[in-house]
Amino acid sequence: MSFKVRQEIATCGGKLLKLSHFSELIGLSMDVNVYLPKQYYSKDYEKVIPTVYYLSGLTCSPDNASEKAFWQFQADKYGFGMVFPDTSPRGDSVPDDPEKSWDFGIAASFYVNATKKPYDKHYMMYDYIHKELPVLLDEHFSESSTKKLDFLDNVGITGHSMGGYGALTGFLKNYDANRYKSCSAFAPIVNPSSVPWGQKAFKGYLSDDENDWDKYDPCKLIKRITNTRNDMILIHQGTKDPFLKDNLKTDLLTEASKNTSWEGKIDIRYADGYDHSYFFVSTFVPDHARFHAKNLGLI
Ligand SMILES: N[C@@H](CCC(=O)N[C@@H](CS)C(=O)NCC(=O)O)C(=O)O
Repeated sequence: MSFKVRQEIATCGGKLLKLSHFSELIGLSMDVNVYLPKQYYSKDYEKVIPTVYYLSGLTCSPDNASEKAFWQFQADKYGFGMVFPDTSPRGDSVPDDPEKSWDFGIAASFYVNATKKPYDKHYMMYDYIHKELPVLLDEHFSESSTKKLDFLDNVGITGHSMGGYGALTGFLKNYDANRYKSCSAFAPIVNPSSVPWGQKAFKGYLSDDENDWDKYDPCKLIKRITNTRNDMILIHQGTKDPFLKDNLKTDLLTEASKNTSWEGKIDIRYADGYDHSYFFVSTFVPDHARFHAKNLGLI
């Protein structure tokens, strides 16, 4: 069995599983939380259950969103599962930020495949999130359950802050393969190449050459990737978010989308008076859940 169940918690109408598994790509054990909605436990429910991946922000483990975003109520309402991956590799062998700051290193992987030493050994988070983890979850739950959960095809992706950037990047980079059917974000870093958090991450994990950064930058990706399926992306951003001015800069995405196939397709909703916390995220989770449920064919 590839996944170890550390904890199984009854919550809302379903169960939150706190899992650990070995990742070949990362070379270490990784934690991931999975919420199985009430439909999973219902004898009469016959539909395949799609999943939504939620990528968390700086300093988070899979537990922050599991405890404070209240996705579970929404997952039960529409009948989708949730996957909450970790934000980086962890452990004594994992190199951290030399300055011990919270915006780089452990819990701050920026969901890239690092190419620079010493981070290239374990920080393979892009391939882990978008390739290895979904396949492992699919294999595990196909073996261990008769109920069909879909971790690979009819899936959506969302995230908060660094995770919002990770969701946008993963959605866009895999757009031509139609990997994700739905994408949304809460207070995402939209143009990492131009802001301190992103520049520090890209210099540390990738290189000093800014050309290497473009492939992970949503503002650059929307210029290269054509919106062939008339997709919308939903974004919420609090106006009192202390990181908005220097690191999130949401307006840059609207700017970058001008004269591209994404112009008018990125629905950015500014939420007056909201900050960056889970009080903000949880307030707008119902809107995002509905958006994903629609795109995943549940309503
Ligand atoms: N640790 C930082 C804040 C970092 C932060 O706000 N992280 C966000 C994601 S970017 C988060 O979700 N934090 C964990 C939480 O609120 O549970 C500080 O002290 O200012």
